[in-house]
Amino acid sequence: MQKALVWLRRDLRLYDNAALHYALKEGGQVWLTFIFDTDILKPLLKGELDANGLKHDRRVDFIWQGLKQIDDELRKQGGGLIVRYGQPTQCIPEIAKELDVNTVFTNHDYEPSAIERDETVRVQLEKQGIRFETFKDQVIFEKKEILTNSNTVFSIFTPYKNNWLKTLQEKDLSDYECNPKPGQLAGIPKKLSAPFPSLESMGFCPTGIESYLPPGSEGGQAFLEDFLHRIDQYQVGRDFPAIKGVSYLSTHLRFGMLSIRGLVREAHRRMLAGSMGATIWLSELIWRDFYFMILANHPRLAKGASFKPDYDNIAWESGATAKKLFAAWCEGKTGYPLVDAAMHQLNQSGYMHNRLRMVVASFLTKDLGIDWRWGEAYFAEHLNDFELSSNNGGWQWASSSGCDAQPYFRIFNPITQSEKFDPEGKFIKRYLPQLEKLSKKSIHAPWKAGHIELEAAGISLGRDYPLPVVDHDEARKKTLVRYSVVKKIT
Ligand SMILES: Cc1cc2nc3c(=O)[nH]c(=O)nc-3n(C[C@H](O)[C@H](O)[C@H](O)COP(=O)(O)OP(=O)(O)OC[C@H]3O[C@@H](n4cnc5c(N)ncnc54)[C@H](O)[C@@H]3O)c2cc1C
Repeated sequence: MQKALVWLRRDLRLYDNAALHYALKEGGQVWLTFIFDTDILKPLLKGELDANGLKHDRRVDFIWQGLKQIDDELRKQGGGLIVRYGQPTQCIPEIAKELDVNTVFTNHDYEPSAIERDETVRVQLEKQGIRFETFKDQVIFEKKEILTNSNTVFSIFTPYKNNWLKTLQEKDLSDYECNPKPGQLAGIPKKLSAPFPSLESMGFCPTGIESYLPPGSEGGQAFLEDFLHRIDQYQVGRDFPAIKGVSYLSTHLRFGMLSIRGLVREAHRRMLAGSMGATIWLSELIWRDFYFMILANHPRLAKGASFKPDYDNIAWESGATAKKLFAAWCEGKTGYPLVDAAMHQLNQSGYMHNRLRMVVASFLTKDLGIDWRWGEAYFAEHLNDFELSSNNGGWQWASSSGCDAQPYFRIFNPITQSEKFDPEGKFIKRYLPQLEKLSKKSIHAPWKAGHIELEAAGISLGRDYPLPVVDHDEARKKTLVRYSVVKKIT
């Protein structure tokens, strides 16, 4: 009889899951496993710990809670999730051997280190006579599925998107049914029935993330339903961080708690029915596919290389001053309220609105002259939805070294961005309550307010709120000189 093991990674759901679908389709017994990877988790334990010596990491907590939901669901059906804390290259072959399965099923991962890990697992399994089957699940089109007329990969988004839309067929969005036959989800054998590792046993503490980001497919579905009432106005509200204009689904998508096919199906259907909001939202989902495709075809990006190699000649600020400016940026103390409020949003919740990601990334690279890789690493540590492909893509886009048709002299003005996208200063006030009493004219650049207004608002600059760490106009001139080493402008 066929026996199969499904290895869950970034696909933490029991519906519309390609690997699970194919495992069930074989007809035999199916087990599911998740490995808390020590190679990923141990490095996270550095830095500040709580009074019990535990690390606060929202993502680990979010994954843990999502897995609990899956385990509960599987137990209702007579099965259970086999959860381990260890190295997948060891654990997967061990579990597969113990269960005596014929095949291990899993879904593609496009990060170079994951590809290497999977190759090691494949070799180990094959030595044991076990097949390793992998599937596309995380994206609609992967790797080299969308190519230019001359069979090369795209490097500019708009023609990629047009081709993506032209290629899309109903079958690309069809659901992978995951309906086990009675008894097909096998109970965990005694030998493997170690208890579900607690967060604490792995060095992490509960973070309370569920109070604003309900985990699992259940949480994702609830957020999706809420968004579908707003999707038709997405194009109107999506750039304004003070209002609920976006979907907030990125973290569920990151961990595969929602299926990308389901989201694209919704957006595409509404686009065909004439919804402008759905059309623009679909474009955002295509950006996600685009950056996965870019990383899959340019693995050097994971090693810090600029997408446009000329940009590696830029001399970024360094030394003590650069470190001080970087610390001010991280802590939201630059004196530019929109930048600072955005950094507080990230530090407090693990989320940052897309418009603000663009603003703070431009500010770091083009106002402070700091290497985009510093910002990329800070986001990687703090974003709940951290995704190597989109994060690298977003940072390189902002620093102009990436996939962008615009030349480097697009430099965001943090004051006009603030006036345009937070005109009343509502978002700023949410995160910087000390600026509550400033007028909507002065809140974008408090140092320009007269001392009478500042005094009336109870603000002493330098005491209650920082003076700007740089002058934008001067920084802009310096950036144009810094970037002039770039020979070719594409
Ligand atoms: C510097 C920078 C870093 C970023 N880092 C990440 C990251 O680590 N992980 C991440 O998921 N997104 C990243 N983004 C893209 C984008 O900011 C987030 O996906 C978005 O803000 C998530 O919020 P949402 O789910 O409400 O988005 P919505 O506006 O509702 O968009 C829906 C979905 O489309 C995808 N999407 C939207 N915009 C983009 C984009 N520009 N690139 C790729 N996918 C997109 C996301 O999966 C998102 O959940 C980054 C952008 C920038 C400028």
